[in-house]
Amino acid sequence: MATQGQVITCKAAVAWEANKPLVIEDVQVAPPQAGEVRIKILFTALCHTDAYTWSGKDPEGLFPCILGHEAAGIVESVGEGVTEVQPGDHVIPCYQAECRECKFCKSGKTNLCGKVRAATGVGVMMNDKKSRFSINGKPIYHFMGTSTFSQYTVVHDVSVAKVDPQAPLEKICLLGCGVPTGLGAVWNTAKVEAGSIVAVFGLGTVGLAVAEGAKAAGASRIIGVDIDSKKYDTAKNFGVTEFVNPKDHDKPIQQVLVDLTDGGVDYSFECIGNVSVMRAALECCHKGWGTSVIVGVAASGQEISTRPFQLVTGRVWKGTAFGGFKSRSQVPWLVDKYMKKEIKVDEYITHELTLGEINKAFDLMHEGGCLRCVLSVHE
Ligand SMILES: NC(=O)c1ccc[n+]([C@@H]2O[C@H](COP(=O)([O-])OP(=O)(O)OC[C@H]3O[C@@H](n4cnc5c(N)ncnc54)[C@H](O)[C@@H]3O)[C@@H](O)[C@H]2O)c1
Ligand SMILES: N[C@@H](CCC(=O)N[C@@H](CSCO)C(=O)NCC(=O)O)C(=O)O
Ligand SMILES: [Zn+2]
Ligand SMILES: [Zn+2]
Repeated sequence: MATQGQVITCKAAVAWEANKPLVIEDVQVAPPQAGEVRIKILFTALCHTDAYTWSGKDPEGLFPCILGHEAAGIVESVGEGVTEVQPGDHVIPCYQAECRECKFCKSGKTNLCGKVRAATGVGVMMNDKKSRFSINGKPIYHFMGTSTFSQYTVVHDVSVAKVDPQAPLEKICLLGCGVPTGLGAVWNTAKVEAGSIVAVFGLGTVGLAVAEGAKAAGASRIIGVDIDSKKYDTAKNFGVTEFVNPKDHDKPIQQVLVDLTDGGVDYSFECIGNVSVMRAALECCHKGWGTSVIVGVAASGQEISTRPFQLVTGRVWKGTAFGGFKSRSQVPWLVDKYMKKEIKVDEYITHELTLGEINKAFDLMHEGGCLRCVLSVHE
């Protein structure tokens, strides 16, 4: 291939500073080194975690950087020693790696992988602790090991899921983050049983995927909690059976839910990133067994609290990253499930724009009507 081994100059959306509009720049993308893969990104969606880091509230946020972590593309070239993917393969970059060799991967207890996390947390590649992105010689940091707001990106080979080439990349890009996170929070982290009563706090993409997962698990009641009542109509299509708006009640929301459910829910999920809501989500759980899963990402400096008595009396507090899915192994399985129409994906896409319109896409995220906005990266 003509570009193999060469520096590629392409368009990317660069976050020069926190909260300043992204700028479409000509970026130089170096060839992949050993154990690395260069991917032509075709489609990327925006996730609220991109907005979180861009806001400057992420303690790992570094600028200038190229954000983006929910995408799909085609392998352009691979570095030395890469055996599991080759040019032309259709792939989803995964911010949660899976090396299958580290202490975490071998434990069988977690989907977190330790192989490249130290490098991805500081915006560089493992090999030489440097970035593969630059603009006229000035390095631009990677983000979450993915940096998908670019026409080409370089990722570690342990962070690439090879998927069915028949699957539409403009849809399955969503399987890089939000939808698996919600489904997996229910299936892998909480392990919701049939007949359970579930509460979902926050009915954005992640919360709706929790509802979808809970419905598939056979939950008897799925109570959606959101401060935006317009969310209810959409939420019904994802399995939410009842809706509660905290603004309609004088009592704390945890008390409202305890009263509605004869003592509390079996499982709750916080899909917002608000530490007060995390407390409410724990405290609306049933004494003796109720489990609350934190999915939302809270800003630097924020801390959770509750009376320890809540845990002494049997409630369990958990958290989940990427829904507990092992990325390289299970993202292809999720793609297959989508192809068999066993999980929704298209239904979460409310807007489609181009990479050049990325700032408009970020604006849309803050409007109630937007779930996922997919950007066509090469238009
Ligand atoms: N743990 C993970 O691996 C992981 C993966 C993806 C996303 N996330 C995080 O999950 C969260 C949700 O992501 P999303 O894309 O669905 O976001 P979103 O903004 O689309 O959805 C959040 C919803 O919460 C509602 N809300 C806000 N404040 C509320 C309150 N006080 N009470 C009730 N509802 C409230 C909003 O109206 C909105 O509907 C974000 O924090 C994101 O960073 C975590
Ligand atoms: N740098 C952030 C980390 C935020 C965070 O928890 N990220 C999630 C994924 S959010 C996807 O939208 C995650 O996977 N965490 C585990 C990990 O990063 O290894 C902060 O410090 O707040
Ligand atoms: Zn995300
Ligand atoms: Zn590992």
